Amino acid sequence: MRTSWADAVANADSSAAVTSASPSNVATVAPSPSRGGRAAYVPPHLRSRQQSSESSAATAAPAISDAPLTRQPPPFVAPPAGGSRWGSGPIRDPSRPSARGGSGGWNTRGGGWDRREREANPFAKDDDTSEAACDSQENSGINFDAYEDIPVDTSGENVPPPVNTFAEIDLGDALNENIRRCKYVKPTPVQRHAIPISLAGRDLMACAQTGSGKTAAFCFPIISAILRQPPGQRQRGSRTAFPLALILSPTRELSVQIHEEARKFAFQTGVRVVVAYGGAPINQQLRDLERGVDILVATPGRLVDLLERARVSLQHIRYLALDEADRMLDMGFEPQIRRIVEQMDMPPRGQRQTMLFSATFPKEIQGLVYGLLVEHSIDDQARVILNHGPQLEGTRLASDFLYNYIFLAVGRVGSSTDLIVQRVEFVLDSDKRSHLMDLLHAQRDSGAHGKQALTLVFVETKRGADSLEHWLSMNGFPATTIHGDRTQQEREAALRSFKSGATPILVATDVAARGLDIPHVAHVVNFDLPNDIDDYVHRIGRTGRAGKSGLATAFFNDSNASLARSLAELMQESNQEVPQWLSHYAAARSYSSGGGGGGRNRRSGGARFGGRDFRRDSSYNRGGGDYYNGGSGYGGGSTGASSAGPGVTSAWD
Ligand SMILES: Nc1ncnc2c1ncn2[C@@H]1O[C@H](COP(=O)(O)OP(=O)(O)OP(=O)(O)O)[C@@H](O)[C@H]1O
Repeated sequence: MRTSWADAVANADSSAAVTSASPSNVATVAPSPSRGGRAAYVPPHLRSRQQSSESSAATAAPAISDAPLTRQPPPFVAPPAGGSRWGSGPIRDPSRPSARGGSGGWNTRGGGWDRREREANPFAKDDDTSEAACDSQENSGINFDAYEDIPVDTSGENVPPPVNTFAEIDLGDALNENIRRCKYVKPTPVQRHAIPISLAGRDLMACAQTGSGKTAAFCFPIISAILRQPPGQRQRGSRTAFPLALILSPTRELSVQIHEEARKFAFQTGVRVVVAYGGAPINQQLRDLERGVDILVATPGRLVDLLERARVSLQHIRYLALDEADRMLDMGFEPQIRRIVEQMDMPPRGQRQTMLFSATFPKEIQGLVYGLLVEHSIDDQARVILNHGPQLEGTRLASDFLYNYIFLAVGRVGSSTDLIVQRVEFVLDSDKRSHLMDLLHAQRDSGAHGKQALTLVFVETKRGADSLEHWLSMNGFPATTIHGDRTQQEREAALRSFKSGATPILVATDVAARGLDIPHVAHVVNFDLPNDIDDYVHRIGRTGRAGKSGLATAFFNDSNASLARSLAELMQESNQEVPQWLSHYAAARSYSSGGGGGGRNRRSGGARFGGRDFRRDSSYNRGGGDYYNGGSGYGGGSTGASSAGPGVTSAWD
């Protein structure tokens, strides 16, 4: 019988032992030669000496790629009897430096936890609140096999093979225990592929559908790699923090969420995770940084501020992850990202490991800009020669940040998950409010005990959000808003109130479109459709997550005509019913744009899966062999979607 990872979640407790690696399976921390061409790594305990003695850095701790992976499945280990639900106290991994220190999870890692500090239990909140609420719904509407049939495409040199279970990957006992606490029994498809790639030390550009577990896919290898390094001494007296890993995300709320997740994954490992984001008091963040940091999760604006104040140095960054990478590299953020990655003190590509993740990856962002002459060589891949005028200089290129990377696509790039039922209704602007009201009434009537299911309503403007929220509240539907004009405190309070169900309707601008993992969002309403199909994909992805089903309704009218074709195509490929009137709009659009599908929302032009790694394009590989044909891909068409976007929207951080 085939089971999916979502299926397995329900049986997490009974299968817990599968994820527990025995001591014999734990990675040996054996320094081995560092990756070719990469600068010597400075272990944390030598960092303070680095300035005075560069040569001392030569005794390199293993990079991710250097640490051996054991591949035998661990023997069955009975779950601990009695004790707390989450197991029994700190997990000691004999191979881990933290355990060698004899202090359980509290070690003397350079950035890590101090013995005198108590690490708050990041799972406590789950026990108190959401779990009880979840349990009743956990098994309803789950499409167990949803992720099993998704085609996976990889390209690049020597792609490490995927794994089927967490037990096959040697992440270490402490991390495995946290995976069990999270009730993750089976890796999701993106995790199956991305984790071994990252553990092998390779740079990665990964695209996988919304809600499919990308956060863990980049967090697990980072934590595991840090755990393989020897402990360091805190740099006493230094007010500058030297994180080993940096995770950048485009919004404050998403950074907070990644921090919360990463803290769970790193619980009692000694790896310390700190978050820094705008809108919140910087002093608390400075104090947190001063206590030490291994993994820094940040929004770009606040990070630049910290770098300018010399309170953070990127000198020791070995692992860089960009979540929502296409958004991070589009016109709004790109200058800040370039500054952080290329113009500060971060080691260059090739000397750090870089991972880019998103559910959408327009080719422009991947690296191919139409009209450019792109040249490729194995040693210095993705070198772009700008020969079409100064207006193209500074073009954003994901591949600028990557070294000999592997491209991974789970499902077609930019596709939405079939778990979301998508409806499009023709609604004039003047009728939108009453139409929304009808939907909410119907939803309330059919909901359990007349309760309102969590509904996320996307609108175009901040003012529109406030006004709709006011109108809904006046009409008996408790609502709140999240947008860029609200204070950070208000934004966080709104999110909490929505999650708890106190205000089961959240009216939002695009600030809530990406990444947020809010359990039990039953319905996403695109009251105003976005201009860009990729934004639509992210917005509807707030429902139908982690194997659960969801509903997305869009109000469409003439003003959305430019989206018609891409929307119809997206719906078709996610096996949705496309209304005939929408097909007509789409056809008219194709006709008026000369059959090409029109503008920046033009999609693939045929094959559902294929041609997704821009390096495979003939213009990229012109005149040379196809270096990137090693994958198990679905050859064919190309993904023409573009979300370069109109620039900065004020909703973003
Ligand atoms: N292996 C797993 N087993 C069960 N649940 C998982 C697993 N991995 C992740 N999840 C859960 O799936 C949900 C979605 O994960 P996550 O937020 O990382 O998705 P994502 O792919 O980053 O989505 P988005 O593209 O919207 O950012 C989370 O609640 C997470 O805890």
